[in-house]
Amino acid sequence: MTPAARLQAAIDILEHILNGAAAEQALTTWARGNRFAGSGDRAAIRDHVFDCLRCKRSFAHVGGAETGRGLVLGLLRARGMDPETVFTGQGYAPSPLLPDESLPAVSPMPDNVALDCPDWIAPDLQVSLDDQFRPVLQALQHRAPVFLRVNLARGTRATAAARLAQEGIGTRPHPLAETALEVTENARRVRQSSAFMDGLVELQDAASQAVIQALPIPDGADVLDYCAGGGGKALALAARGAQVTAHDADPARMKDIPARAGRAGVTIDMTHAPQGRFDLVVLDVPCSGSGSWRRAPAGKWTMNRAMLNSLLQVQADILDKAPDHLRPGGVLGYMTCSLLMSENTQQITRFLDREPAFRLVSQQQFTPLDGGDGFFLAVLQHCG
Ligand SMILES: C[S@@+](CC[C@H](N)C(=O)[O-])C[C@H]1O[C@@H](n2cnc3c(N)ncnc32)[C@H](O)[C@@H]1O
Repeated sequence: MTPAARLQAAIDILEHILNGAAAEQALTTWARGNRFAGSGDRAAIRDHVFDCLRCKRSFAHVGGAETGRGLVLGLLRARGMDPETVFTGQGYAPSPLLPDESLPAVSPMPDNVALDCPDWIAPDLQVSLDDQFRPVLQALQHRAPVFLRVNLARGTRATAAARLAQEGIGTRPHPLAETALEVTENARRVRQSSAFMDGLVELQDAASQAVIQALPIPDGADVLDYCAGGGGKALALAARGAQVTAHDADPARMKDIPARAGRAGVTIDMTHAPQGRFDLVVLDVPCSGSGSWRRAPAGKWTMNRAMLNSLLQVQADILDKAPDHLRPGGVLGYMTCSLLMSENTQQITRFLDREPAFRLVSQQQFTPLDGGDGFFLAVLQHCG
């Protein structure tokens, strides 16, 4: 496909997303209906679509409309490209610009538009991030780096980097976690690499790795991963030597755990109803995802106040159930990929008010300015 044809494909996919389709589903549907597109085409189209979603408000402003065409027009203008060279109508290129599309926006761009921040959540983010509000929102307008977690049960960070280098995949150690490698070259080859297929590395954000590294895990500790989902945290916990039991309110979300654990050479039990008491209960609760808007930008635009309020209730309910699964003196690790105080420190303050038998050991907020996703961790100990 030509570069212009890829942009037309992005326009079509963005239209579906703007009409309510989930981003991944819209990309998959397009790929199934256009089997001539090679993997390079699909990857480039995906990048265009996600670039436009990350910067939806500002691109729509610059492109003159919140439509697939408007967003791609905004993308080109934001990159300093002349849209006339793409919107030619030749071959599979987008049709030529209409007169009202040819004129760049002249109205001033309000602050939240320039930062691609939804208005309803901006005050919450301002209070939560304080003087980091602007740089964090600006960081969220860009692609996230690709990070790998080295499975220390299989090898060291240096051996993993050397193995990946043999397959043309460049990496460098990342300071957020001692297991973290940032991919600097040929990220798209990772899933086909022998280092990945042999379980020496897993794809995992660096801040996700950092929060697992920060948890106190005595040798052979019994750990319940209460919101295990696809098992990213469960695998990292098992690699640290924990005996991990995975649970999720939606067990179907755990379907990939056995294969991932097999590849990593670890065992993870799965349960619908956790029995007994654990040394550590990890609560990687459902959240706004505001810390991972670089990776999942559609969430930035679909979240609303009512959804956030209902998530706050789910988080409080999960926190309240967790002590039932903890042995006396055990530890709770509460975590979110959120930047909002309401989901983070405020949840912990309220939990401690309700549960005086717990004390706060530590809490830590990561933002994309640290390199990885925005993440929050609170470590709480039961006072026995
Ligand atoms: C942030 S995701 C977990 C991601 C996962 N830990 C990982 O590292 O890949 C949150 C998970 O919580 C689950 N969940 C939602 N409500 C829950 C509840 N009340 N109890 C337990 N799990 C719940 C969701 O199904 C979802 O899989």
